[in-house]
Amino acid sequence: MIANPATKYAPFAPIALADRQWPSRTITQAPIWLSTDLRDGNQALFEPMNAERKMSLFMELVRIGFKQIEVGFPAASQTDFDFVRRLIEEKRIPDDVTIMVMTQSREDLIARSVEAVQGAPRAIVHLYNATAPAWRRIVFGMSVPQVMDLIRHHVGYLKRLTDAQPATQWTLQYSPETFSATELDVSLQACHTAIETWGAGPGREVIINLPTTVENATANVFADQIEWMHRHLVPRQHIVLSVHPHNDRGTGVAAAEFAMMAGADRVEGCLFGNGERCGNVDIVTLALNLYTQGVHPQLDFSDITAVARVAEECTSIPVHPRHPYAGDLVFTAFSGSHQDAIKKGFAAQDPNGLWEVPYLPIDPADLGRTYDSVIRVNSQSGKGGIAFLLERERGVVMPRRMQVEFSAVVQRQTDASETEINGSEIWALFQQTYLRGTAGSSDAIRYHGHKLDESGQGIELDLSIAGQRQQVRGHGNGPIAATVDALGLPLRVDSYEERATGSGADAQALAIVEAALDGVAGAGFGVGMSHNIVTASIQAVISVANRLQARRQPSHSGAATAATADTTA
Ligand SMILES: CC(=O)SCCNC(=O)CCNC(=O)[C@H](O)C(C)(C)COP(=O)(O)OP(=O)(O)OC[C@H]1O[C@@H](n2cnc3c(N)ncnc32)[C@H](O)[C@@H]1OP(=O)(O)O
Ligand SMILES: CC(C)C(=O)C(=O)O
Ligand SMILES: [Mg+2]
Repeated sequence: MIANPATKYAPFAPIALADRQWPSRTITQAPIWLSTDLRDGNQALFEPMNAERKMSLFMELVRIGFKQIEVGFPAASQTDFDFVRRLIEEKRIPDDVTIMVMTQSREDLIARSVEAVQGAPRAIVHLYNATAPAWRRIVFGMSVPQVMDLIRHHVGYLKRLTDAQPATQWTLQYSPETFSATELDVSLQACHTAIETWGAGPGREVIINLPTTVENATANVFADQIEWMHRHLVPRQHIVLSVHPHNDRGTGVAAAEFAMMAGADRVEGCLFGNGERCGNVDIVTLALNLYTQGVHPQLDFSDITAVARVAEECTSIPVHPRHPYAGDLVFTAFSGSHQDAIKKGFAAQDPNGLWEVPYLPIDPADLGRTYDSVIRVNSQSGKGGIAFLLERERGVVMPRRMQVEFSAVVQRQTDASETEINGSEIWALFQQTYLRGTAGSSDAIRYHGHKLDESGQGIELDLSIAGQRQQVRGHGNGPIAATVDALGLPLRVDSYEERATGSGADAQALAIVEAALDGVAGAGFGVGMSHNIVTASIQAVISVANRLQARRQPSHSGAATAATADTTA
């Protein structure tokens, strides 16, 4: 980089449009979309699409709902020419879809393009020439009047050819290539030359397509340019005003949206922003931006993943994992406060109300995405995401204070491993932490079985205490109190919750006990899980007793890691 870029790069001059209207407008309907995936997208690939890929993408574009599709540059390659012929001869173009072909302003290329679309009921011929000062001087070596002559001559030539084939309904699309870098009066003159030569009027519309061939200014400047053209183009009512943004500054979507606010009727772009250099404007993002404002885009992205896979197969360009709406990670929250808010948002969302789940600008279900990957947990995650995964995948609903306790356990694990932890791993950690007593464990107290007396107030527990199997008895107004009594520990139970997890034959009772132990700072939680409610409660008390004792005796090797066997008496 150089010390003073001002010696090498000039800023773009603002447009003198003091009474601009577009900033206070909103977009209330979908534009006419044109997909240029098979032309601008295709010409930007390492390996342009073969006939088979072109056909597969064409069919997908039709399925999505595009009514105008630029199918190629038939004068440039035999593949494109043959593809256009195949579309027409095999009658692949639905009645409500119009194909477009592109050509330079050269007679031989125009003639070949018209030949390519012969027999189509409708066709748009897209004629272009660059108009900006650098291109006039460097590429064409033409003055402004010579550029106008070039346009007049070639639009006239196209008109004569197409007038001779009245069976096809012909539309001219004229693009002053490099429009955004062209003086506005020159662009207007170029467009008016094309419009007048074509003879635009009632029943004979012209599409005027204004590109940021290379995006060169902030999006508001493009909007000013479009509003200026929108006001000056004549006869405006017979002109479809189209825009063709590229994304060199990363603001192609903003440029297209501002342009719609400024008067554009039509937008050209590609799926997922494929196209020359940094891409054409991304039609998926534009369409779904509209959708999230309550405006139907008239394009079907209800299975966005399938669309992405077709685009990837046809272009060999992957969709970025953070691509708006479509990327693999866009419905995934890693950070704790986001996970917490999303969890609360899903719980609070009225199925028939306005969408307001925090951090999710769109309902993933509207795009055929599921909530499965919404929450992921790593060292940046908090209790919300962990609780969400345990609840969704295991039916375990933790009380809030337990969420705080268990998230610290998960945090230690993710800090140590420096990786994400998935739902199964969280469940394994939960079992290891709370559901104690599996064979081989060296927990201080292990449960083997119990007997209740007839009143239900007395209990006999079959336990291993410090490795010694023994029977202990206790009394209380229920199994929890009786178990505490039988253990003979200074244990105070602060809360108890029980709920069913699973259903039918799989249903298990999950008991959660919060308790404190004299001499141990703070309370802790214990969990029991069993088909038998009493067993689950006893296990939960033993679980919390073991966990609290382990805190008091950190040197006791097994106390913090064991689990209980589920043998009911
Ligand atoms: C911004 C865009 O995306 S525009 C579309 C760009 N897409 C493509 O170019 C893909 C297909 N193109 C091709 O296959 C070839 O360029 C062809 C077949 C069209 C033309 O090939 P060639 O005749 O070999 O010309 P070449 O590719 O070198 O193009 C440059 C020539 O075209 C002229 N030219 C460029 N654009 C235009 C235009 N729109 N109208 C008339 N002439 C043009 C240039 O001035 C230059 O002329 P010169 O040779 O007299 O100096
Ligand atoms: C509209 C055509 C000429 C184009 O692809 C561009 O200018 O980017
Ligand atoms: Mg382009």
